[in-house]
Amino acid sequence: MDTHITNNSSSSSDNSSNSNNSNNSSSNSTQQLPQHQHLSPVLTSMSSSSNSSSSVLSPNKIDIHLSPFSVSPMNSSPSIQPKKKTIDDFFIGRVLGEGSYGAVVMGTDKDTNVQYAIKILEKKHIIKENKIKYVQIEKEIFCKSNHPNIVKLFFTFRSDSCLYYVLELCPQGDLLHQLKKVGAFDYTSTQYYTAEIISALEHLHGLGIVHRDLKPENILMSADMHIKLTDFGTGKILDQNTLNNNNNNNNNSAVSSLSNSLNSANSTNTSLNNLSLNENNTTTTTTTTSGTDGNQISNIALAAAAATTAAMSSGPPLMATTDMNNIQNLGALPTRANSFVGTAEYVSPELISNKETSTDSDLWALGCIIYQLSTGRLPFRGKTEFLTFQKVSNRDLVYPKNMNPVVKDLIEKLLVLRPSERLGSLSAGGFENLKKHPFFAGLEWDSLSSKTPPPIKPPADKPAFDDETPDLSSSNNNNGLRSSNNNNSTSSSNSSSNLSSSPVSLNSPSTNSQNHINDKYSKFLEPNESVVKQGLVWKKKGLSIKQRQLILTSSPRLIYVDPKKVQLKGQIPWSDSIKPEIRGSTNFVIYTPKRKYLLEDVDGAPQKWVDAIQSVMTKIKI
Ligand SMILES: Nc1ncnc2c1ncn2[C@@H]1O[C@H](COP(=O)(O)OP(=O)(O)OP(=O)(O)O)[C@@H](O)[C@H]1O
Repeated sequence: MDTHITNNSSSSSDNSSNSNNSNNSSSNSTQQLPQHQHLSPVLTSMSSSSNSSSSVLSPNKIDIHLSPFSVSPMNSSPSIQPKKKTIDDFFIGRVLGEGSYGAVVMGTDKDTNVQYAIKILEKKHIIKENKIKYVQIEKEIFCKSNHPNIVKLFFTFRSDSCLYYVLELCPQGDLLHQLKKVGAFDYTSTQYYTAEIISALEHLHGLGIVHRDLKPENILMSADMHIKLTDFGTGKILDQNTLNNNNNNNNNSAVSSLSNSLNSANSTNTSLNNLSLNENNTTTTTTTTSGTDGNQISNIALAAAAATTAAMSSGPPLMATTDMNNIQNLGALPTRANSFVGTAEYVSPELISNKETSTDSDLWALGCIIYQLSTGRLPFRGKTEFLTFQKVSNRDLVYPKNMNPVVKDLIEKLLVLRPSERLGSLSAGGFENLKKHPFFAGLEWDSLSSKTPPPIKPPADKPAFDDETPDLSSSNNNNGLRSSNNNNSTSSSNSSSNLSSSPVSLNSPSTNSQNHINDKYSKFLEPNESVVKQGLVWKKKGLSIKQRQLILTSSPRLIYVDPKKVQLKGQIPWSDSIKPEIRGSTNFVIYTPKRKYLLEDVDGAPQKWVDAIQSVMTKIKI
């Protein structure tokens, strides 16, 4: 990477406000929050000074030019510049959540007592993770959009070490949190919240914006329980050429309306270069997507699925014939790695097969969400990302026996493999057609945001799946759902996870069958060495993916073996500073002083690896 950052503390309070949103306030509460309550040390240090000179940014990395917004609130005279905000203008309250690049905290404006959510992005993290584009796009989309169901951005400013986004506060958590409370939504709540999501999507698509990571975790809830779409870091703003192409291909009035809206959006947003982060050269070196790690898709699993899909496209269903071991023979990944964004369970089939997304991909994710709200389950979910992609590509989904036929019909019309045939697609009549679906009968689209939403209730008739296994799960491990499901799995197919559930023993051969090494691997053990944990993983490095038997031994050693050739391939060097970390529902990372090892647990239980490694470390210390 050959990029540069300029730390200019004299301009550290460059500041902006979104003129679109400047007259809105998120809350009228006058409560003042205690400063630094519940803040982690890093946050406390960030928020205590907006001009911290202790920047850890390495110079000569990235040029960050922050020129002020041309602030033009609707009712302010151009000659009177509003006072520039800094973090010191807010009382900092509790932490609302943590994202990949920093935290989101509650902040109360000291002048107005209005409460906000302040997203604090650590510059060094953004640079280290190559996510400058992410920050840029997120801000641009926040600024372009102006809709009651989309989180509003009120101000941005920076200190030497952080960027700050002052956002509309959504104190009721996210849609997944609401879903967990009831298990599944009844018809009325599904109808209402689906309509609000559609309303937000229609606005975004009208501006030529594709969200690309639509999922309940990115749909926040306002104090009065309206939805607020957020997390635009993986969004895409379509260029005029793309829209013109669409225009040529679709002689459809909806297309020209989209194109016109984009023109007007572009012309009214000429002053949006307030946060210009110039990236000279960013090479994708990781195997994850341009979005957040963990919950986001692994490029390699995606590539494997794409290759398998292509190979099988004219043959029988993937699941029936794919040999997982062959995936290790895949060569390079598709070149446009950065276009892989989203979350495995909501990813559209066209992303898997062509690495392409469009506004129609959001409609696929919408279908997944409607399924999830009405049944409490994800429509496509495998034990690993690869298996999830296979289910998506095969459109392999089951409905509960008592599924409402109208809801099912809508889902069926959204989860269509061919993007242009999805209900709501520009070439299928656009949003007007989608809104006319019988599922929405009786709904008053125009007064959605001015009305009180219906109370969220579970359906009178519980969704009846054949297997009776409850699954409120989501891709987001942080919500605790997926991990608890994995850990408590009653599925017989997840036997290896169950085997490793008991604590490991270091020095004596364990009676736990997990610790009895398969005969074919015993030759790799040293005398008196026993197995603490073993299992199949995908080992990811650069552009390659290899299936390996990972074996944690009592020495301790972490060795990996080619399971087909039964050859020792290497070991992850053990030291006091080895650090395992979960990265989403199936992935984990092992940090060593010299490099990090990206791994995916084939059984979908990465936590068990982390626990096993940590327990060995603890025993050694004792
Ligand atoms: N406007 C908001 N109001 C209330 N809570 C918020 C708001 N925005 C974000 N949060 C909370 O903070 C968490 C982190 O949000 P953030 O946008 O930084 O990251 P993310 O979406 O989880 O991940 P990433 O930045 O990696 O995409 C969210 O999960 C949510 O719980």
